[in-house]
Amino acid sequence: MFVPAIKGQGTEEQQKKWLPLAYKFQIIGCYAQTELGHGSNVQGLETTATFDPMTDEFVIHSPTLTSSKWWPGGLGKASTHAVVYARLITEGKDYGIHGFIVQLRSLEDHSPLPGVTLGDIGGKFGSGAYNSMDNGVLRFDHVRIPRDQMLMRLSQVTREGKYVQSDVPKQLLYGTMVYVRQSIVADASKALSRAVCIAVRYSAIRKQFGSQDGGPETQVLNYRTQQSRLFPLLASAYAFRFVGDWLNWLYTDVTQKLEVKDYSTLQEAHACTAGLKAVTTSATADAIEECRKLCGGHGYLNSSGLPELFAVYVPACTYEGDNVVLLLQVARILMKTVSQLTSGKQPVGTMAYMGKVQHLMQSKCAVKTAEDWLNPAFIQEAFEARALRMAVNCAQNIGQASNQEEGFYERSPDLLEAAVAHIQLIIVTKFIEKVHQDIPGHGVKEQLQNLCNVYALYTLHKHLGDFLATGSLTPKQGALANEQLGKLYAQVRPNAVALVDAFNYTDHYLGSVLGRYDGNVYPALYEEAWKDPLNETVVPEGYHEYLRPLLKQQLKLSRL
Ligand SMILES: CCCCCCCCCCCCCCCCCCCCC/C=C/C(=O)SCCNC(=O)CCNC(=O)[C@H](O)C(C)(C)COP(=O)(O)OP(=O)(O)OC[C@H]1O[C@@H](n2cnc3c(N)ncnc32)[C@H](O)[C@@H]1OP(=O)(O)O
Ligand SMILES: Cc1cc2nc3c(=O)[nH]c(=O)nc-3n(C[C@H](O)[C@H](O)[C@H](O)COP(=O)(O)OP(=O)(O)OC[C@H]3O[C@@H](n4cnc5c(N)ncnc54)[C@H](O)[C@@H]3O)c2cc1C
Repeated sequence: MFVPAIKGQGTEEQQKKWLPLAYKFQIIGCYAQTELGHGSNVQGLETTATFDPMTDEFVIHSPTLTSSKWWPGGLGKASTHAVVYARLITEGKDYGIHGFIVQLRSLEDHSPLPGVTLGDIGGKFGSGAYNSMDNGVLRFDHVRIPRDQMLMRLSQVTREGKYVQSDVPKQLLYGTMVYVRQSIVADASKALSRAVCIAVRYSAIRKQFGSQDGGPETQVLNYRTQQSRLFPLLASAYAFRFVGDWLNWLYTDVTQKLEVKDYSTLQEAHACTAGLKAVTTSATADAIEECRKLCGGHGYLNSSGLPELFAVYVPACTYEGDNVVLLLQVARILMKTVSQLTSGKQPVGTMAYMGKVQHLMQSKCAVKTAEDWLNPAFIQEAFEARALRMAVNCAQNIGQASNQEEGFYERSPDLLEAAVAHIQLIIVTKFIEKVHQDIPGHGVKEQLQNLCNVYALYTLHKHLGDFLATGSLTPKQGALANEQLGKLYAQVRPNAVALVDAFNYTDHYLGSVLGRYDGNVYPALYEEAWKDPLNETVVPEGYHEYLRPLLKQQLKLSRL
């Protein structure tokens, strides 16, 4: 994040100076934005950067305990420098949050520079899983930096202390977060596909019940309940991969437009990165835990690979923007778009479907049989109608409040659900678009088509209440979708293992005795147990101190 911050917010001169140092690890940087008192509310940050025209320097200061920087990854032990976000004050005026490059530690002996207090914030969730990352605390006591270490692409402070705003939107200050959010979506698919690969392979090996005439028991993968829990997660791993690829394209496109001062897609990039980051990370965190349960007792062992994956993954729901806060950003943009519909302004990009408001508010889903749900046009329209109607309902309810802000506050739980519906529509749309493309490999397209339908119909089934409450579907059509879903699971089953093998993960990368490619699960579990440090001694360390006295007492009593 240190590098993208300098790339996005630094002038060419600043990039030339700092980036080569960072690339060669001659300096190590971190992204110091969040404070003890404020993370989500960036405008509420308290650290100050006051310009001193006498010396041509900024004075970086932490005025309160709550202004201590808190969480930056790499800050605790490793970083020599940070991009610090602070309130810029010049000529007695507060100009809000800006980025500054600040050296924290000596390049000679790594000791903190004068006026800098820093350290690690302590152990984190999951007994050690994420503790290889040194998340830090940082305080400044009037630390001076040269004026040219303010990141000056978006705005400048002159030698005399005049504040000059460039003609670029100030939201570009948040560009680093947009960049990382889009990469987190692709990473969600990676984490989810790891968990699903372990659970599918193990479910093909694990057998319980169902033996007839002394024959083999049933592979748990053949149980309909196992399939209905696992295959939607498999489909989600593919769905997030495709939407992640698309988001990466969108981000690249926006960046190219920004270079020629075209800011028209900035809002679209913000809404899509924020919303997709929120929906995919929440779904992935839940899915990793579901995969643990799908692997029964053995899933709870560290050697299954799932506990560590979960512990490392769950903070993705919080870092780079708390998921609820991000979805409310999407909701704000949805409400803005709905309010502009009456003025004739045509929504664009992923909001374009809202332009069909007349049709979608009244349309009746034409599905009559379970097979009808295999028609992507029906799926697409059902998701569009649900998302639009939820957004319009929210807008109408907000409109009845005494003022917009109050209405937004009161309706925020509904707004959250409307935002999720809009984002799920994007994921479904991008999956449908993907399977319409030429896909090489015999039968591959057909498998992806199945997964696309599983993702869409499972999402529909899970959120059926939304579809019914908005009148987008009838209860009968909801039931038909569920019927079709069951048939799709049966079609996915024969290829389930191949569909996870296709992720092409090595055993080393998976780090799971349950997810081994060769399926030799039981010998591996048995062998792994003997690696437990507790098994280094036959008689445990505390035996003489704690167990023996108890056992001896029992022995005495029994002899009486
Ligand atoms: C063996 C087993 C091993 C196991 C290994 C397992 C491995 C598993 C693999 C998984 C690995 C995971 C991989 C992860 C990779 C990625 C690494 C991530 C590292 C994480 C590091 C974390 C870093 C951080 O967290 S940095 C800090 C992030 N902080 C935030 O996100 C703060 C959130 N808050 C905000 O963004 C803002 O405060 C906001 C947007 C909520 C409100 O801002 P505001 O200024 O108050 O603005 P507002 O009034 O709401 O809006 C004004 C205006 O601006 C528009 N807007 C807002 N934001 C943006 C934007 N970003 N871009 C463009 N426009 C924006 C908004 O829409 C408004 O517009 P208008 O209405 O038109 O005015
Ligand atoms: C592992 C990890 C790594 C991190 N790395 C970095 C880093 O490198 N650099 C950095 O600067 N930061 C980093 N962070 C900090 C991270 O960005 C913040 O923790 C995150 O943005 C959430 O902010 P918060 O902690 O202030 O949560 P809060 O905003 O305090 O959230 C608490 C609760 O309040 C709710 N809430 C907050 N505001 C609203 C609202 N307006 N409406 C409704 N509900 C609301 C949230 O949904 C949540 O339930 C990291 C955090 C973690 C966990």
